[in-house]
Amino acid sequence: MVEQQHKVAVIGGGSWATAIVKMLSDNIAEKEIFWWMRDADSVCHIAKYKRNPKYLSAVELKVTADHVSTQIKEIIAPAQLVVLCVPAAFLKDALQGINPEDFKGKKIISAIKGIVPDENQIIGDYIHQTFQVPLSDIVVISGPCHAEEVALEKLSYLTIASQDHKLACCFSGLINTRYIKTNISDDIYGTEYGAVLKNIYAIAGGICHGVGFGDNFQAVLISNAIREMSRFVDAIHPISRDINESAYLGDLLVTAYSQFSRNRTFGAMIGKGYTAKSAQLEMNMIAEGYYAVNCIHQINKIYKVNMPIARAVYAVLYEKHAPRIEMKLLAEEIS
Ligand SMILES: NC(=O)c1ccc[n+]([C@@H]2O[C@H](COP(=O)([O-])OP(=O)(O)OC[C@H]3O[C@@H](n4cnc5c(N)ncnc54)[C@H](O)[C@@H]3O)[C@@H](O)[C@H]2O)c1
Ligand SMILES: O=P(O)(O)OC[C@H](O)CO
Repeated sequence: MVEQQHKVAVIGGGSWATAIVKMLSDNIAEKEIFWWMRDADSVCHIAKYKRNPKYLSAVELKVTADHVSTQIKEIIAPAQLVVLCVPAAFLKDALQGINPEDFKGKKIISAIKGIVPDENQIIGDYIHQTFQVPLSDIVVISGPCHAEEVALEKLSYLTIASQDHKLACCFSGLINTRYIKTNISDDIYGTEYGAVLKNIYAIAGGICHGVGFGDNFQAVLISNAIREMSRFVDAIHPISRDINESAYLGDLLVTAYSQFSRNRTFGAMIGKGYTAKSAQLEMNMIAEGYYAVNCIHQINKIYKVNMPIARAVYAVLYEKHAPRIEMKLLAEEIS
């Protein structure tokens, strides 16, 4: 499918996009990397100093100055593979002006762990339906991996999911490094929904911590969270899968326990009394679970899966229920 010289476009200027550019450039396969971000000052800084001034700024990036741009069409045009890495809430904005013709014949890789608001679609479905990209040309990257640890070259495992096994292996061959190992999967739906849900559960864990629950309760919460995730992904895409694999349980654990977790940090701030807006402003990073819990709430009106944790997070964030009371009610419901 792909010629000798791989051309990969990365769309997004945050921590994860920066980490992905690092992985792609540390990987030994020959390739050209093109990089889009919306912030013109960051583009100039990267061109001059080879560092992203706003995210993972300690990382030196091996990128060619004229391959970094705010012009998304220019970045996408030469690439055979396009990696999407902006938070789901801003994906529509980022892809404004892009039409199905621009994506024709390209493989689209989603590194996003979120749902497109209003559409209530995971990224694979959104790209498939809006841009007519065949599902077999879509890849999902997931698994327990924080950008901050990629920056430190700490050993990490990513799951590369696609209905096209060869395509998943091809992308794996472009991204694996001494510090990045990959697992291949064909479960694009389970991988995407699992990643969306783990963000919501990390917010729940953060809220519980913020209102004063301890590690003992956190363990019970996360044990219930993996069962809730299993119920939901099985309802939405019932195939045989092992929910204990790294793409599902592993990702839930890292986000629930890591010091780097945006979603858990956001939840802890909510538990301590911040509003969602002030927590987001103070973090300067995006907690995908904030948007996702609203989308999952809408989607679950159809599936009617028993989801007490997601429901409690929705009640706190969107119905303005008091975090302490809502988490106490949740504690009565789970075991
Ligand atoms: N950071 C990680 O470790 C990590 C790991 C795996 C997956 N992801 C996923 O990668 C995606 C990107 O997250 P991230 O961690 O790079 O984000 P981030 O929080 O590091 O950065 C925020 C990004 O959002 C952009 N942004 C903020 N406000 C915006 C607005 N109003 N309009 C348009 N863009 C705006 C910023 O420019 C920046 O690129 C998310 O779906 C996330 O779940 C992140
Ligand atoms: O842990 P978070 O909330 O920062 O999310 C980042 C990644 O999804 C972890 O795999």
